[in-house]
Amino acid sequence: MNRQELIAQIQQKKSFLCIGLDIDLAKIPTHLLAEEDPIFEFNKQIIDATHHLAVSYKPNTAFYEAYGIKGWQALEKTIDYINTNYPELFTIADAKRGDIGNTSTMYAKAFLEDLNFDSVTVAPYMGSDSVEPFLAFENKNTILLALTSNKGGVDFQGLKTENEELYKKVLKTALTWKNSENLMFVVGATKAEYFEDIRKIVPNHFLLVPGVGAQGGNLHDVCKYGLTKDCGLLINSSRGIIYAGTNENFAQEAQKEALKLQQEMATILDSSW
Ligand SMILES: O=C(O)c1cc(=O)[nH]c(=O)n1[C@@H]1O[C@H](COP(=O)(O)O)[C@@H](O)[C@H]1O
Repeated sequence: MNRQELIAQIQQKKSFLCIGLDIDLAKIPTHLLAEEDPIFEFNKQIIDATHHLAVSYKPNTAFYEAYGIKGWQALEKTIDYINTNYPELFTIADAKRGDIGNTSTMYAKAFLEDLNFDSVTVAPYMGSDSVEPFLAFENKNTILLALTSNKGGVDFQGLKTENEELYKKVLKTALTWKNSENLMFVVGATKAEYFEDIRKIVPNHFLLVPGVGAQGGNLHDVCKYGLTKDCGLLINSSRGIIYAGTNENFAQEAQKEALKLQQEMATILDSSW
C-alpha cells in the first residue's frame, strides 16, 4: 500500500487508529481455547468487529514467536486474513529487527515479502547498512524506533552526543539514507512533550505512536504537535482494546473501546482539517 492510500483511508474513516494484536493465551476468553487455532480465532473476531474503526493492525511478533510453530502459523493466517478480506488496512509487523546487511535483507524478505506486511519495525542501533535493506523494498515502509514509550527509552535515546539527544541524531541521520521516503518513525505517546521538537526534524513523516491506553499516553497531547496536514500519525493501542472484554462478548467490547478512540480522532480531524 502506498502513502496516498493510507491517507485516503484515514480521511474516509476519520480514524488514525492502529490496533495492536498482542495475543496472550492467558488473557483471551477461555471458551476460545477449545478452538483449533485460538489465536487466529481471537484475531479474526477482533478484526471483523473493528476494521471499520481502524486503519491499521500491528501484531507484535513476540506474542506469536512465544507459541512456537503454532504461533507463527497463527501470525501467517492473521496477515493473510487481513490482506484477503480487508486489503485497504495498513499492516505492521512489529518485529523490531535490524542486523548486518545480508541478515537484514532476510528479515525484510520474511516480513515484507513472504508474510506480505506493508511495514516492519526496525531498530536503528546498527546504523545505515542495517536499515537500508528494509528501505529497498518498493511500496513498503520501514518504521524506525526513534523515541520509545518505555521508561528506559531515554537511557540511551535521550543521551546527548554533540549537544543533541541521540534520538534526534537518529531522525536526522535516517533522513540521509537511501530510499528514506519509505521511512516512518516510532515515537511513544508517553513522550508527548517531545513531539514539538520531533516535528521540526520530520515535519511530514508518519509517526507510529504506541502507548495510548495501557501505558497511559494521551491522544490529545500527542496530536497537539504530532498532527500534520496529512494526519501523519498512527496511534496504537493493544491491550486497552483487545482485552476490554473477557467473555463471549469480547469482540463487541473491543469494538466499544475502538469506537471511543475513533470518535475522539474524528473530532480532532474535523477541527484541524
Ligand atoms: O514499536 C512499537 O510498536 C512499540 C514501541 C514503543 O516505543 N512502545 C511500545 O509499546 N511499542 C509496542 O506497542 C504495543 C503497545 O501495547 P499496549 O501498551 O498494550 O497498548 C506493544 O506491542 C509494544 O511492543
